[in-house]
Amino acid sequence: MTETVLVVPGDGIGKEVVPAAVSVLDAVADFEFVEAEAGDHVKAETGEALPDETYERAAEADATLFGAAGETAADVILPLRQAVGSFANVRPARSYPGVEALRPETDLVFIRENTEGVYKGIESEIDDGVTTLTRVITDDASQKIAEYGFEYADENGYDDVTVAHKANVMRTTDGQFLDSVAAVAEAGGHDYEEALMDALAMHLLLRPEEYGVVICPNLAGDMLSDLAAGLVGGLGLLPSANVGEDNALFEPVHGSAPDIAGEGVANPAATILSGAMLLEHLGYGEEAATVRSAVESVLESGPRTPDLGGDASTEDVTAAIVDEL
Ligand SMILES: NC(=O)c1ccc[n+]([C@@H]2O[C@H](COP(=O)([O-])OP(=O)(O)OC[C@H]3O[C@@H](n4cnc5c(N)ncnc54)[C@H](O)[C@@H]3O)[C@@H](O)[C@H]2O)c1
Ligand SMILES: CC(C)[C@H](C(=O)O)[C@@H](O)C(=O)O
Repeated sequence: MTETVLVVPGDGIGKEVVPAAVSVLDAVADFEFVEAEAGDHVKAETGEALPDETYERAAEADATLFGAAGETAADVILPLRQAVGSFANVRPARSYPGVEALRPETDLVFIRENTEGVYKGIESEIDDGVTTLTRVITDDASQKIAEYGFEYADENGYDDVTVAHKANVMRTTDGQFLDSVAAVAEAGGHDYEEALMDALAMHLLLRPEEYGVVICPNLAGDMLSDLAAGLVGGLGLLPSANVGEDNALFEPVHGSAPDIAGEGVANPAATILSGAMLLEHLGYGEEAATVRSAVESVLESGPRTPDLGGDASTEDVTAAIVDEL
């Protein structure tokens, strides 16, 4: 069977790193790639950043590989995550031999709730200069992310599970989150620790080696995973999977990087590693491992893009990775 992979490069460096990842995927698997549009450039032409056709294709594809959008990112990626029915955003952040890192001992995986919290979009201006935002936390979504997080830790050999929260302030919503996680942990006999997310940010910065899987409400997962990118060498290294029941979307954690877009020097590693997660999701475990080890080998030996201190182009790095396969 030939799986259909929808490819949405988007804006900025998305247009550079997605073709890089497609060429790597093409070297190890026989997918049918279908390309679709989204992002700032589409909005400029049509008034809509995410065409219905792209949304529907993502819902129907076996998997989607997304690059990045610019100013319209929230109008593009949030609906696309919905299109694939994603409830979990999996964001591994690990250091690599040969890559200079603030914390070379980092091996973290953020399991970010992907449907609610402040991302429900319930915001209003209730009076002149007075605005509100409704944060939605439900037992169902919280139990689901907890189940996924504990299972992920078990299956991937992580002993430490931490649950990020700020229930000292958001007593009702994060109180619910903690209660839901506790119910799942009790039913499954899982150990974990709770951590206030502000202090957790500091502990991750100082002692990442004491942590493994971090289960997070939506916004906390967004922020902590970017912080972790800073520990391991930058956003060019962090892949992610938006996992649903039977569909999924894969994307680098980074954005469209307008400061380097068009120069051909974006680090393709995050998107290629997202491609490895896609392979794994579609049942190509061996090919995923091959891609990961090719990326690791090139990160160690070079060539490297400027964000990692090198002077190679996106194409040079991609060609070196394809050569390694
Ligand atoms: N999922 C998405 O589509 C997404 C995510 C985050 C930000 N954005 C959008 O991207 C735009 C820029 O946002 P930002 O600057 O805050 O974040 P960004 O991730 O685009 O860039 C942050 C910094 O990291 C660098 N960087 C990011 N990816 C890199 C790569 N692969 N190789 C080398 N360097 C890389 C950039 O050059 C920049 O200095 C905004 O319009 C924002 O809305 C989109
Ligand atoms: C662009 C934005 C909607 C998105 C998010 O908040 O999820 C981004 O920051 C990310 O991390 O993928």
